[in-house]
Amino acid sequence: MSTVIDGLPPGPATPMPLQTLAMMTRQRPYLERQRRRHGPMFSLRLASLGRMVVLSDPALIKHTFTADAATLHAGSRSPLRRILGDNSLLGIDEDQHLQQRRLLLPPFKGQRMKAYESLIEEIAVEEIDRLPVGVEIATAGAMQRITLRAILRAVFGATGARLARLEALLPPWTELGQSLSRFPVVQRDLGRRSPWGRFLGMRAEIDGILDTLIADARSDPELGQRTDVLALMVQARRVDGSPMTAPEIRDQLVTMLAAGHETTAHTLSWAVERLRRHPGVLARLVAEVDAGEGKAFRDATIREVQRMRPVIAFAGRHTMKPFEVGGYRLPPGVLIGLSAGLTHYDPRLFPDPERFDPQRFLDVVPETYTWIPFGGGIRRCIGATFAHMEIDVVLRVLLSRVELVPTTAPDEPWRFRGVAWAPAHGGRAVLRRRPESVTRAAGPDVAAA
Ligand code: HEM
Repeated sequence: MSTVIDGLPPGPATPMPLQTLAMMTRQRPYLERQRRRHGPMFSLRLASLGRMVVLSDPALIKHTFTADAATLHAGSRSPLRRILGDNSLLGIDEDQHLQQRRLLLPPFKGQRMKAYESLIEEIAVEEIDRLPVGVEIATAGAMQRITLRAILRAVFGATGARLARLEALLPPWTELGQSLSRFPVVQRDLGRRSPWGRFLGMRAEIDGILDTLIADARSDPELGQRTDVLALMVQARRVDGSPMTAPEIRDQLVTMLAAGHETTAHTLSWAVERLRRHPGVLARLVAEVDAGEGKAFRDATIREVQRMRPVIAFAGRHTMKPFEVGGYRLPPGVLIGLSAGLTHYDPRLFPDPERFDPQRFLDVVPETYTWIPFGGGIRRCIGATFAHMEIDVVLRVLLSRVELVPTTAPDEPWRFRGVAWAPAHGGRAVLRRRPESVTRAAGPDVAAA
């Protein structure tokens, strides 16, 4: 009979400040070293997060992702709750989480994605056609603008002056929120000039605009025909028949923006960074785009980019009750970090993991508990299908309209940008405009947009 040990698995013996410093400055090699030393489950002690148990084994990951929602929380201890609002999907658990998640799932189902594709294509064409050619640029800015506008139009249903105002307000608001989420002590309203006061003032203005969008949707005679997520939220009903309240809709909208904007943009910048360094993959992708039919290789490439460069390092769960995993009974109050970075680089799961090889995902559905860039279980990213569709459309537009000049430059290092990991130099690229004949041949939709 196997015994269960009460407590935490072993980890580095170095003092907490040194562990914290290592995680801040050289996280990936540090985690790899701990895995080599301690195996796929080890403990860290970190200044802001306390005790953290890192997992990178598919069986342990499955056990944790499928655990009872009352034993492991993902929301209630999250610093994002105060930033995004009391109803935010990222800040709630158990019944409240399930109820909100059920209301939000329908707009993100696979069959709805067609409705968003042409909108995203239009946004991508506009932005990509504006990029300078023949000089080295960071593509990150364009990717951020595309993914922001995509969410504001497809999810918020914003257009015209409201779209423009939200585009101006939301990036500085999320940036300030990211900084404030790390320092709870400054989360005090000391007037309009204080950081928290400024944050609340901006949120009040954002809420004002969202309220007008919600009110307009409620009185829109064409509401039933609309495809934006806000319109679907306005029509959603709980089991008791009651609609979502305006504060709930507002909190979920800003949550989707915070969760879906930079994550998708950074993944696109990583795609540029990877493709320029792998001309064989790039040529095969361009040939597929030019053929104008099929996208199996593009799908595989996106998955391989997300395997090698998962922008969210950990899916987090907090133990609310004792939780047994991997032969240990963890006490309440421990953070479990399910590590995409370590799991995706395990050579037993992905042979030759340092090799960028989309072939490994060609016509293969990734394993639920070995490929985890979107987390898993009942907290798995609600926008995963949307994000994949968006990355796919933007890549198709990019490769059909410009040539991505390959490079022999070293890989861009990883840089943490508030919520997610981005290429340190912004996915630098030299572009050349492609002849119009090719652009047209790549698909009638692209040429028409
Ligand atoms: C490449 C892009 C994206 C990545 C890598 C990503 C990754 C993640 C991850 C790792 C989680 C946590 C899952 C867990 O704890 O198990 C998550 C949750 C979430 N994501 Fe995404 N995400 C992306 C895009 C999006 C988009 C486009 C949206 C919405 C439009 C979105 C909305 C959400 C929401 C609402 C949650 C919370 C789900 C819950 O707690 O039930 N994400 N995402």
